Amino acid sequence: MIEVTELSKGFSGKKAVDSISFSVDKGEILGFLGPNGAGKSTTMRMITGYLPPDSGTAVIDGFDILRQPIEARARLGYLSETAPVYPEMTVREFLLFCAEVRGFSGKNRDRAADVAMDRCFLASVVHQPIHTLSKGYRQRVSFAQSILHDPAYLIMDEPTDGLDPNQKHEVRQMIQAMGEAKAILISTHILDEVEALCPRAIIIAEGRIVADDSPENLRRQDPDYGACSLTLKNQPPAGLMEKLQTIGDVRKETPAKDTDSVRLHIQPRQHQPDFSSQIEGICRRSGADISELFISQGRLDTVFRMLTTQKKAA
Ligand SMILES: Nc1ncnc2c1ncn2[C@@H]1O[C@H](COP(=O)(O)OP(=O)(O)OP(=O)(O)O)[C@@H](O)[C@H]1O
Repeated sequence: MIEVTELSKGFSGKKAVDSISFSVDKGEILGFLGPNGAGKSTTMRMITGYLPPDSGTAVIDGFDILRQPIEARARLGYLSETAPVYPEMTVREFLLFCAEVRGFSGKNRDRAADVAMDRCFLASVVHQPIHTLSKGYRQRVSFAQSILHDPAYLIMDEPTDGLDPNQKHEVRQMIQAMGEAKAILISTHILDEVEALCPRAIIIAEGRIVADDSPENLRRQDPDYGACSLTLKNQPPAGLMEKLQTIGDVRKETPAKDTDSVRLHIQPRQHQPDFSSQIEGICRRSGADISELFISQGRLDTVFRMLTTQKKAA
């Protein structure tokens, strides 16, 4: 388990990370979200031992990153925001070098590099200098470097940043496959990525945690969650609006030009699992002709905006 307890860091008197605590278990992919400058990279750099915290601890599999750095780092893989150094080396040379730094030698060193290249689909560029690679392939090299020693814990800072949609898909598949056995902390700005990869997400703003929940539960915080968008083919029959008002707050939306259709927004007063069938029933009995009915599942981007633009949590 990665256990982060009250980690704090300030720069020039301004708190970048303010008493953050959370844990990540093996088999878990935890999304780490926040706007630019929220403190994600600073937190990750403290967990991986690249930046000393002002206070607080990060413990990896029982080993404190500051007091037992060798044991802790042996269990950690870190994919940082920055591209691999030594751009003149070929992919293989670079990974062999990194494996050596990790303490591998001889056949074990070769094997570690080969397995990592294989897992990151680098076969076609093994002998190519890193500076000649596309951004997507450079990212895969960074990925390979972070898993050379098959760490049980992976910290990944924006692993799909700048990749094209196909590359993003491939990297996500790699992360998903590894997430079955490892504990993975992954920072990203891409909310779709969180929905696709992370059963749990932490949102930080101004260095503090403002949410820690599943994407599904986070979406429920959207004020529109559970609301119904209803399109009728014609003007509502007499009495329909009043009947709909008994089960929710009804708002008529501006109709599209050149059409008779009417769009209604119905907000339930409390959560109603059978809301859509209630609305269908009322419309049927009133003789209204439905062309579209949609129940909002809430949007993570709305909740993200709500949580990260509010004033700093008390
Ligand atoms: N070495 C540093 N010296 C001074 N200030 C720093 C340093 N590193 C980070 N900061 C500041 O700390 C705050 C948090 O930065 P951090 O890079 O952790 O944010 P982030 O959430 O990773 O942002 P992004 O999504 O843009 O990468 C920012 O205000 C940043 O300017």
